[in-house]
Amino acid sequence: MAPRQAKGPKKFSELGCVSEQTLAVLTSQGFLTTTPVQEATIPLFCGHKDVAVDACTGSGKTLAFIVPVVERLRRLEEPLKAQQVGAIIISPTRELAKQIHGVAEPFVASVPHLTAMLLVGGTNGVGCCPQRRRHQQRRGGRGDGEAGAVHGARGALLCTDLAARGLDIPDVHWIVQIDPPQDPSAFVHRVGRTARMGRAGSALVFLLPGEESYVEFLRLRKVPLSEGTPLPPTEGPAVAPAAADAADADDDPPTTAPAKARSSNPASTSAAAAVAADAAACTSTSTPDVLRALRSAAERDRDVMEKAAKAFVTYIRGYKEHHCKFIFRLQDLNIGRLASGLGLLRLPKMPDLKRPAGMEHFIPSRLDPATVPYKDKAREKQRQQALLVRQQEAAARGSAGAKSALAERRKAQAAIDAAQAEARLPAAKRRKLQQIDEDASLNSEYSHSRDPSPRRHRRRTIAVVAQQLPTLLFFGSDQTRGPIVRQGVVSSAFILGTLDRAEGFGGIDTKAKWLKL
Ligand SMILES: Nc1ncnc2c1ncn2[C@@H]1O[C@H](COP(=O)(O)OP(=O)(O)OP(=O)(O)O)[C@@H](O)[C@H]1O
Repeated sequence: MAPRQAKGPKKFSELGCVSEQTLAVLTSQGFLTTTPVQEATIPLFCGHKDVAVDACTGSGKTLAFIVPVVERLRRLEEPLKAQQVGAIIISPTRELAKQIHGVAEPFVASVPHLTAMLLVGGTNGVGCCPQRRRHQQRRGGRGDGEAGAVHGARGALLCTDLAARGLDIPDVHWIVQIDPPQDPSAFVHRVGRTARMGRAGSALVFLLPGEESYVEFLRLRKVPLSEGTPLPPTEGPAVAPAAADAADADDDPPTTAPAKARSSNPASTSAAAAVAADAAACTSTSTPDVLRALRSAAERDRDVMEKAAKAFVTYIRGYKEHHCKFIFRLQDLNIGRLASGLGLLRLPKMPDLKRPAGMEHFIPSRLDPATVPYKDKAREKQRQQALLVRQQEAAARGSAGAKSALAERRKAQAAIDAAQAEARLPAAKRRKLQQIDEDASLNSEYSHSRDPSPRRHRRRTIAVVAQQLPTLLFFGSDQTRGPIVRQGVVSSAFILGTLDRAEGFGGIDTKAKWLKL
């Protein structure tokens, strides 16, 4: 692997195998000296050796293979024929393929008759292949989409493990992992989106009570974490956020494990000091407001209601499929709080949830979910028509079917009547009824927030971290990538809703001001 450099970094021109044309492109891109991995591998690749590279995140592996690929194609004795493919670069995600394509393009363009094509398919199948120049299918490129979202002075990007590997987003200061990844090896890759190319960066992971042994698990895998103490010790979280400062990739032996992740107390950094200072001033009173708003949004729009249910289901499935099942045990997860945190009206029926824990924390909505309309009128009309067709089909299938359809209609009508009756009440009385209902739910849900419990502190902490730090990547549960968590910047409401894994950090206690939307 890449040897440590005694005499400082070598220039690309000193490698002896990089052409003037490639050197010109490197110079135009500001790449003058090699990184250790480039110095070690480019001459081997250029010398037609097979090389397998295992190096730190952010250590410059992309150029380590692009430069020799281009050099070898440049030196072909006979130019490629039309349609002939010179090289194929395969990447695990389309986002990474786009990025590699963007890096490769100027180098490929410096070779006569050669072009780089980006091929993407499905959600994950991707390829980037330099081939003889012809009609191009080029799409996208570096700097668009999610990367563009964090170019500003402040920004937060909510992402899944699609962004965990390979993506090189400039100047990410903090990685906040709302959930530990399903696959523990992704932990290192997520953290590796910061502290790139010798820069400093920090990472924070939130664990629920009962998940503490994950810290020891990672330590055994040579990923040392330290328990953060951003809050005064007497009130500190039982399971404080584990944090690691990542810095100076080149100082460490190249490895996929974050040998660069040093055990450090985040309170000693200036950001963490600010966290500690602000934590005391930060109140958590907005959490019930957020939950109320989420529940109310789900009651008014079927689309929101369905998204919340889908997020819940995928979250449970994801949790169940965690690779470290002995640490992340579904039977210990507080399902009631999770359901409340996502604003669900009812708990979806799932075979995995035979005896869900914490159901005292979830009070179902009084509204019948069947009556919740889509806000989009055309969609609602379509739904009503489909309902009608189903009822007619049931009726045609016989009296048994007709009876159940009738029962269904009656039930739906009763719910509509109840809702209409409530609507006819004087507005003040109606509001009062709703208030009583919601308060009962929220009081039960968040009664703990009145005492200085660990959860409350963690909630405060993440809020303050979010407010203090310029650029963040939030990694949510991989499985929650469905409708609510998406690649890219999302609305604050959805961030709040999604992050509200109530047991652990119950709603980020912040307004949208820290988000660059
Ligand atoms: N020789 C160099 N000089 C200066 N910057 C460089 C050099 N090589 C690469 N970089 C920059 O370093 C950053 C990280 O490079 P790259 O994305 O190739 O890292 P990586 O090792 O592939 O990371 P990961 O393991 O996360 O995929 C990029 O912004 C890239 O432009």
